[in-house]
Amino acid sequence: MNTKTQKQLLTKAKLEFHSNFPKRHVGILGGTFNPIHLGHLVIGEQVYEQLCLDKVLFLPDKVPPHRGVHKTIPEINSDDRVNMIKLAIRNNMHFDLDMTDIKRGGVSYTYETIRMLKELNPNTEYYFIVGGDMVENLPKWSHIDELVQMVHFVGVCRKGFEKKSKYPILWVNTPELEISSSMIRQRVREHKSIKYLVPDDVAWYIKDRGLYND
Ligand SMILES: Nc1ncnc2c1ncn2[C@@H]1O[C@H](COP(=O)(O)OP(=O)(O)OP(=O)(O)O)[C@@H](O)[C@H]1O
Ligand SMILES: O=C(O)c1ccc[n+]([C@@H]2O[C@H](COP(=O)([O-])O)[C@@H](O)[C@H]2O)c1
Repeated sequence: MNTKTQKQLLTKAKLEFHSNFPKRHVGILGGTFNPIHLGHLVIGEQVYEQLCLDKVLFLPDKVPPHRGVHKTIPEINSDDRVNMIKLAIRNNMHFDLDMTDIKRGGVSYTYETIRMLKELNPNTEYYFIVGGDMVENLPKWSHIDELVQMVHFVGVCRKGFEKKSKYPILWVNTPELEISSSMIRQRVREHKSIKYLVPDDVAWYIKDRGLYND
């Protein structure tokens, strides 16, 4: 038997094996999380509940695709971003951390990530959550026409951005919180309070590590 036939038989066996189990429905919130804030946590929880998902994964990117290496790397390393996510989600059973992008390294193209995740978990339907600002940006994403066939995109409103796209988006209404990571970084730089904008543990971590104090 040649290698191609062997591979085809293996794939068929895998699919038959997995089709005996009910599908899992898993949300993914990808981001730079520099730092994670209440806006991220609220949309994760709301999408989990409204779409009756099994889990929501927080997926920190290594190098965000459209921001450029030089703008992000000097700001904060991945370890700190990941530690803050761990602190923020540890009391929520619906949430998990996914290290696929960090482990793969390089620019975190979602098409590559989803391909890897689907290969590992063929029985899982993925719901990729994006804020309104990101929905507007979707036409520029790598392999977007293939990607929309592989995941369900879930859009959550963000102030100043329209609820429309040429791609199929599952819109979920969540309380609109005008919080962003850039706003948190700015407030820390200006020695202003970030209490109630990030979880307490994250605020302590930022203070303890002296993050964002240029
Ligand atoms: N307050 C918010 N409301 C809705 N969506 C949000 C909010 N904050 C972030 N998101 C979405 O979460 C995802 C990850 O965001 P990211 O980690 O880049 O945070 P950010 O607050 O947008 O960061 P920055 O201010 O540095 O650009 C993106 O899809 C983004 O649109
Ligand atoms: O794949 C792409 O081309 C692409 C372009 C822009 C953003 N993304 C993903 O969208 C998520 C949010 O991006 P960002 O820049 O807000 O951190 C993150 O998981 C990125 O990897 C992906």
